[in-house]
Amino acid sequence: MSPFADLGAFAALPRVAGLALSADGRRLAVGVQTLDPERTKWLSALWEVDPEGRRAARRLTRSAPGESAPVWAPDGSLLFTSARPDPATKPGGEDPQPALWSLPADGGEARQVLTHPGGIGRVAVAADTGDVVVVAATLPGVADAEADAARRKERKEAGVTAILHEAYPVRYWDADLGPAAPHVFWAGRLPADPPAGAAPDPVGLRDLTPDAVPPIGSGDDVALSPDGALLVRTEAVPDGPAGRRDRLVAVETATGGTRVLVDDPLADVGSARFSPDGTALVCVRESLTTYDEPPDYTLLHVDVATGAVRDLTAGFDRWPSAPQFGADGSCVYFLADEDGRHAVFRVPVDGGEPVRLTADGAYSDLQVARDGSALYALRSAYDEPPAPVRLDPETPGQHPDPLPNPGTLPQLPGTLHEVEATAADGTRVQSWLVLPEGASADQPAPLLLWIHGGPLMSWNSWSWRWCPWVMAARGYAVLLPNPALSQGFGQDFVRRGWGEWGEAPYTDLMAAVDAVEQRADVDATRTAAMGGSFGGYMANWVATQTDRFRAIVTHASLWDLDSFTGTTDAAYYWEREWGDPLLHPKRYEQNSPHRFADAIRTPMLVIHGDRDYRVPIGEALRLWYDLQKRGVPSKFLYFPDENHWVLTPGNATVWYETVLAFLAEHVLGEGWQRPGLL
Ligand SMILES: CC(=O)N[C@@H](C)C(=O)N[C@@H](C)C(=O)N[C@@H](C)C(=O)O
Repeated sequence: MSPFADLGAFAALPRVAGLALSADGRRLAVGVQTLDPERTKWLSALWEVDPEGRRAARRLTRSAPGESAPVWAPDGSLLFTSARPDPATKPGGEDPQPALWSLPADGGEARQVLTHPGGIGRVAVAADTGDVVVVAATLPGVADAEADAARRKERKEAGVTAILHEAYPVRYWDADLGPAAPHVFWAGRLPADPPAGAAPDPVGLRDLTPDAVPPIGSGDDVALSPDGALLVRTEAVPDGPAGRRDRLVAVETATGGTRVLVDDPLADVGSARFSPDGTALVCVRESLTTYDEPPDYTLLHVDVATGAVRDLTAGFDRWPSAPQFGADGSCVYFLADEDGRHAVFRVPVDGGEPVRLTADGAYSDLQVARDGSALYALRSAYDEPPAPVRLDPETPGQHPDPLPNPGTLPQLPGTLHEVEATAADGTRVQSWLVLPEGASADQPAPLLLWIHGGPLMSWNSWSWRWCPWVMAARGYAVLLPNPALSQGFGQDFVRRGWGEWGEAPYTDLMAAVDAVEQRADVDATRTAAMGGSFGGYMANWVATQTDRFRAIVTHASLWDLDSFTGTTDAAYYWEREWGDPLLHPKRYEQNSPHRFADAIRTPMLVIHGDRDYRVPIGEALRLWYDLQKRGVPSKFLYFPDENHWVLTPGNATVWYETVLAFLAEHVLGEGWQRPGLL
């Protein structure tokens, strides 16, 4: 049986995430998530993949809490973080926090090298010297790690969990901000393994960001120069009342001396990476949105000594991300959405147009070999989960070489097609269409419209959370359209939907559905619409505008745009587009689904997690209440401890079971089957 037809087998498929190339280019470390023995968590272990593709992938680490964030030191040792217990110390009462571990270049056991009471977050290593900086959450006003641990103990023993805020924001994603803030610590050169019987040298930590305070922590977007002399980090600064924007700050690691490197009052600046000789940086500039204009992204080349800035991608009508220099510093590689793909591009530093290197698929975790011979990345597509590949650094439009894959490429229960429709204004709307095995004119498949989130994103890659093949295994066709506001189709395509979510984004989706409903292998009488987050907003909007679908599933959705904007974790991000609700109520009134609740006739499944601070639970509570009050047939799948996404195997399984049962009832006309564990 296909693993997509059996949710237990689906949850057990290994998932590849994260890639790191060693300094000598001879070893790749890959993260692989698998189910723990109790099947209650996905655990990440590190595997080694041969960049030449000759040796089979082999597992490097094994522990109950798992390992993540691999980064190679120049001496060939592999650093990673893990909350595994340290065999060298007596077990204490507290659960261990993630610590920094080092696996020697020539094998053997990993040893713990660094701990902090707030846990070790991001780790950066200087490419030439091997100096290390780490990010760790630190309480305000404490002098060192011991004082930090003592203050944590004091708060715990006094039963104090309260946080006093003096600035916006107060939450991020699923975490409360404060009282600890992320600080960046200098660890320097890590000591070598001690001889048998000797205690390892302790690693001292020096705070490079002693002034970081909540909620304006220094975050974990950091880069270390190849000689370890300069740290560049992204810093959030106030931008108007209750607003924030990001700028780049440089810190001399020897003295802690700090200077602002790139500060643009009209943009967020981040994702900085050093050139191989350390004299320049490349970073991403995202213009702050306004009532009239969506964001635009460009790559900046920054002279480290003078702070002089040059635009590398002016006139490029796509949104570059994740830049890094080529091996000799003469070009920059980056990723960008284009036409339902997430491609690798290359742009010369001294001027010239970006060239797209990859024909198809979606890439992440790009790694540049230091001798310039190759690029490595994880590649996925709607019909292939992420897997490691090798690319030629220069060839445009290539199909990369697959490398040994510690994950799987299971047989799919159907086929993937690229389709398009034409909107009323003549604009092309690109979509992916998954067809189940056996769909034909004699046996047309019921259709699910899936609406992506963001909204400034696109359907372009494999998804374990929203996996259309689970639906295809039950006979559904799944349509994944990229309507107005999707990225990768040019700035004008985003502008078409800016501030008018209920207009072109909605009508583009309906045009895409109209077009596939013309197909003989699709059953236009048995259809449903589903979406998460912005996709959930749109599912709610669809419910208020049309009765053409038999069912609607709305996950982590926006229902009342005014209440959402005031309670989400980054209100300023949305208010720039919508305007102040008191001064500019128009967009809220015209586009908020809650104002049209009386029009809803379609049965709805509402799904939400209580730890969702991106779209707070109040949206779902109000939507559910409004549906119940109006007698709309509806169900509410509530997750008390999931965030914006459903991330534990048990809850992810009942998510799919409940969605499938709801669709079976309303789309296939079968009786309601309550999932066994609910
Ligand atoms: C700061 C912010 O709100 N950023 C947006 C990209 C965002 O998180 N939008 C959500 C409403 C959303 O639609 N998220 C989708 C992509 C998801 O699946 O998380």
